[in-house]
Amino acid sequence: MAFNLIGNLMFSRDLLDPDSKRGSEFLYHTGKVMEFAGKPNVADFFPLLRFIDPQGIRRKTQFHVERAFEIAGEFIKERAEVRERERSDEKTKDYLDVLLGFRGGDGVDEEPTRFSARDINVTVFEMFTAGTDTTTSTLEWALAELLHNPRTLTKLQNLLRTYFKSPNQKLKEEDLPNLPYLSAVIMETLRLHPPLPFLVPHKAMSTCHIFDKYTIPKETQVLVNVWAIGRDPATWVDPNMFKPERFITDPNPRDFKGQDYEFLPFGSGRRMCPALPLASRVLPLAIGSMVRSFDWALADGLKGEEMDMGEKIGITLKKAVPLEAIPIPYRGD
Ligand code: HEM
Repeated sequence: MAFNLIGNLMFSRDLLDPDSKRGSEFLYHTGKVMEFAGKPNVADFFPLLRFIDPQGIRRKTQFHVERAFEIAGEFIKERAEVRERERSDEKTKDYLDVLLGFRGGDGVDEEPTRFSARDINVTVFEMFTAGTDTTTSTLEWALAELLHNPRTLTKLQNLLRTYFKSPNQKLKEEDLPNLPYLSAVIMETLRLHPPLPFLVPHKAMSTCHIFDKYTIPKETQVLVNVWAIGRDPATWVDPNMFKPERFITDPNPRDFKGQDYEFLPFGSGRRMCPALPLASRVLPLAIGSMVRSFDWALADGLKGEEMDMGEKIGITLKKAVPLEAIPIPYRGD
């Protein structure tokens, strides 16, 4: 779902379509890049080893990046040709059209500049790698937490099923402000399971001092442990429990927009996730639709409360034992 969502945002097409061999190859290679990016690399600790690349991580990553670039390059070239043929500069439809149609410079003193093919390719690739695993792992954790906490699941299902007058009515973006508990479920999921538990590595541009207590020298690589911040008992009551209510009943509920430093699943500041507005709509729409239209059971008759909720660290924080849930269509009372 996440991959097709980004495919539509970028290229206006379902890349995971049985007719699109290139789409599934692209998914495979971007997935491999994410896999290698999450592997511990001794060369990060001993920079002298970078050149030797003892585990072959750089070489393998480069291989998959180049294959993914080749495929994305074909999509981009095809679109550029269509635009050229149809002279469709004004018809801005999707992200790729915006990138292809971009003209920098002021057009008076400066020559108009365009993004190079490589720049567009890198941007496209980054959107897919940054947006796929983060979204799927959050959806997996949200459903797992709901199954693990059946009373919360029932509460959410009852709210959603009574909200709509007709079962044919679809959950839409404009419904979300009327369903704060649904958004609270997503927030609580991101508090406990931020998909990027250390954000992405940052580097101090200059030496800085924090609370006169710590000095971060220039060029230091900084990892922010938002996983631990989200479970800090000094901030959160019952920090390890899944309680979406805290985002409703708390007189000053924290938000994930980057201003509340106790809750930073999307980061903060100028490098924070640019897709927060997208993710904060897509995640509740997906989970809301799934739990409204289906009841859920676990494979092998396992009870939700007995589910293994262990985590596995990689570039994203995944469930150690992948969730195997069986949807049972809900036909009304
Ligand atoms: C559950 C959903 C998501 C979460 C929790 C999330 C979280 C994050 C975080 C923590 C960062 C790094 C911020 C920092 O270090 O300060 C980031 C960066 C980024 N995210 Fe997301 N993300 C999500 C979904 C998406 C989606 C769907 C897309 C694309 C469609 C996306 C595109 C990006 C990009 C391009 C960056 C890099 C920005 C930069 O380097 O300046 N993210 N995201």
